[in-house]
Amino acid sequence: SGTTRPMRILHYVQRSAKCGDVLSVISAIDSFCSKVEWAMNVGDKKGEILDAVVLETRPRYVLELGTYCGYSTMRIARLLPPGARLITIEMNSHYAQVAKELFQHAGLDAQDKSAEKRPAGPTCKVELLLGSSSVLIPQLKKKLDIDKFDLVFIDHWKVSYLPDTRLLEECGLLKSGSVLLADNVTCPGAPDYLEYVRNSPRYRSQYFPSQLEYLQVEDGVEKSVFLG
Ligand SMILES: O=C(NC/C=C/[C@H]1O[C@@H](n2cnc3cncnc32)[C@H](O)[C@@H]1O)c1cc([N+](=O)[O-])cc(O)c1O
Ligand SMILES: [Mg+2]
Repeated sequence: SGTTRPMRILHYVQRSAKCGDVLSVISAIDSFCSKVEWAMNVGDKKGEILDAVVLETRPRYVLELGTYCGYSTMRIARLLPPGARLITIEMNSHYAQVAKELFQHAGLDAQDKSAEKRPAGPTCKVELLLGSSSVLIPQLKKKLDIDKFDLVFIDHWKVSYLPDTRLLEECGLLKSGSVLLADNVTCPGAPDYLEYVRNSPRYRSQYFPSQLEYLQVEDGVEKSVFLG
């Protein structure tokens, strides 16, 4: 059948979520994935932990590794103050396209050009970069004029968590106090990443137990503060 799972999510959202209402897009994805078809979004339970960490960190510069359909991108973006920048990296052009259309439906990207409707001051900018994190991370300073990230949400291939964290360190993209939040450290698991952030003197790490999105399976997220 010609459609992909991300396309089925997009079509459901376009049919049932209110235009310009990011919360209704988020809850439409959650209801589709809990009632119709599972998908690897961080989901509503772990999403509440993500929300709490974003609000506590009050980040100005956020990086997300692994956009997929953009569910967590939207969860984060809705909590950022104007002027903040959210960079999300996705290597799959189809997923990136679906995410962009979901952002438009949520009113995240579609900034009205006419002056009278333009919101006061800059709104949060979601910048979706198409490409592999290992290639793009070393280019971020030059390309985006961003020096350090205050918060990094890690949710891409689990084998890439550790190498990309090391790369972020080597590229000088973390400052003392930068927060890494990693999804799925229990299921599917990221054992080498966990071992590293829990044993390295350069991180203070904390596990937040939860459940795998839309299922009764144990999962959790790991919050690791970089100490410089
Ligand atoms: O496998 C999981 N996530 C992998 C996510 C992968 C997403 O990140 C992109 N990507 C990967 N490396 C990349 C490098 N650079 C850019 N994008 C990249 C992939 O194109 C995909 O959009 C997963 C699996 C389960 N599960 O229950 O099985 C539950 C979850 O919550 C999960 O996150
Ligand atoms: Mg995940």
